[in-house]
Amino acid sequence: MKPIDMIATDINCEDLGLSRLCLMENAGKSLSDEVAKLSTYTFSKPVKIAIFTGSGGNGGDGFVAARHLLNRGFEIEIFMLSPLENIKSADARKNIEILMNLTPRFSRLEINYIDSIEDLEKISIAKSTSFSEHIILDGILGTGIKGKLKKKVKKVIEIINESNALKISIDVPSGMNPENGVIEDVAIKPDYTLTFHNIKSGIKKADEELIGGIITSDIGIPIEAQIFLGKGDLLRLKKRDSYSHKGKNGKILIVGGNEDYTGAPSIAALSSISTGTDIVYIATPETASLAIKSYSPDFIVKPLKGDYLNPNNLDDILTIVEEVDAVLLGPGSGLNKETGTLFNILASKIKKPIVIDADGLKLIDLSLIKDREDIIITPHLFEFKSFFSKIISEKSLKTEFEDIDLKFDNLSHEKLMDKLAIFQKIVKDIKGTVILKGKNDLIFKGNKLRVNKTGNQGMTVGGTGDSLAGIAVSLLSQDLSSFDAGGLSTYLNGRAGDLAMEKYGNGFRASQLSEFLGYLMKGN
Ligand SMILES: NC(=O)C1=CN([C@@H]2O[C@H](COP(=O)(O)OP(=O)(O)OC[C@H]3O[C@@H](n4cnc5c(N)ncnc54)[C@H](O)[C@@H]3O)[C@@H](O)[C@H]2O)[C@@H](O)CC1
Ligand SMILES: [K+]
Repeated sequence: MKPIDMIATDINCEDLGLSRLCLMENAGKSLSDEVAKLSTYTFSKPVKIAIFTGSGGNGGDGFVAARHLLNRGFEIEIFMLSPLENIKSADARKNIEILMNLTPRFSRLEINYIDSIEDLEKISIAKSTSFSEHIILDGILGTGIKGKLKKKVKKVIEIINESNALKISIDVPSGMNPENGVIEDVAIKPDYTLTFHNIKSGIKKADEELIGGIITSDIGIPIEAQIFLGKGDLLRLKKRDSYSHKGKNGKILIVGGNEDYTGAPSIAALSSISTGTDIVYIATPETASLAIKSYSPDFIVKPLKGDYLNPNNLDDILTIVEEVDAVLLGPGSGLNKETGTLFNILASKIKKPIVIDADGLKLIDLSLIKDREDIIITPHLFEFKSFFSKIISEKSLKTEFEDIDLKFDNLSHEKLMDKLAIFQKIVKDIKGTVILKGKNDLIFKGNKLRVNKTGNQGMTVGGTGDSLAGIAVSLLSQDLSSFDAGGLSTYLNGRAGDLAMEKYGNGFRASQLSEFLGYLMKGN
């Protein structure tokens, strides 16, 4: 599991009502169980445990473990590398405050703060000759490590590494990149790494001698927290460089519209810009262009010859494709045969990430896009069936597929898995991401699945699908993978719908979703 998946899952637990404080308690408790076991296994008598803690949640796990280990009769010495006021994790702060409240101290607990490198003298444990009869718990840095190690942290890691104590790293050896297992400077060299929920990808990749034995502990995170999209998935968005200039954070092109449909590309464009892309181009027939331009001064509209999109527009469109990072094909294009010819040429010529929506889905030949990972298609059930029905040859699957619906809520586990398996058999024929829109949106890519539960019945109003496609292409232009962009776009679109519902009831319009999207992008 990548650290970002773990962090997103933790935050998504909150959407289910499971607090991070509770997860930290579970982590610290399972840590104390494992430490107690390892202690019995390694030493013949009770030993002292030194816990080194940083400013994040990793240290918080250490504080919780300290409380449980005290109850098991261990003598605990905590070495905080960050003072209380600099502890960033609110849950970690709560847990060290509990320990600090234990005065006068009946338990065998000592809390030290290492302010400067000179203070390292305090680490008596590091000098002790009976060092081998200690356990060191490393709660300095976990999945939140960023950049180069601070001087003091580096020195402490070096001191710990020199010791003969039994060293146990919490979640990740401090100093190691939890994503790729690389150690840029120094890292704790533990005898054991005790990781939570799932092994982090960096630990899988790192040499065994750098991580010691791996113990994975369950901390009560339900599988649904990993599958359901939530606020945590917003962390997948790249941080913006404050020196970045116009266009650096995404440029997109929407190819759509015709003389009758001007709303669909406009709504898609509004939602694109509201979810962070810098520049939105819309290539549309000239008969639609004026209406689209008048929707917003934020769009760059390229009028194309004709009342509907056709192959003569190809060169003009490809010129704009050169400029952008991702393309949306389909909203409001209509089903003219010549539009279909154009879309099929575009689908094979454009080598940048593409979202295919609405009429685009009806016009584009599946074989042209099936081997591309960077494609998102966004069908509702009816479109899904007509898009994929051509490729099903197995007779029994064909019958099951024809009858399938999107009612999932009250199914037993077995029936749910059987139903999902039918969808999965079908979508695995394309390498890109499929967003199957419904009460619960299903996002598939190969064997991977996410489920989005945001949104409401008010979203049956025309244009909400265009908004979703606009968000998806915007996120693709900001470097998200098709699977991450697909998932997050359903979450954002549905949440915007929920906020619109709160404000306007069933009477909200799809063009109003953009009003809420910017607010959600702030992490609300
Ligand atoms: N729900 C959760 O999020 C849970 C998290 N858990 C623990 O929390 C950890 C993640 O917590 P955090 O996100 O707070 O991350 P960390 O505990 O890794 O700490 C990050 C903090 O360390 C400091 N820091 C970052 N890079 C540094 C560097 N190079 N040199 C010196 N200081 C640096 C920063 O102040 C940053 O805020 C996990 O590894 C796990 O141990 C567990 O409690 C289980 C539940
Ligand atoms: K650690």
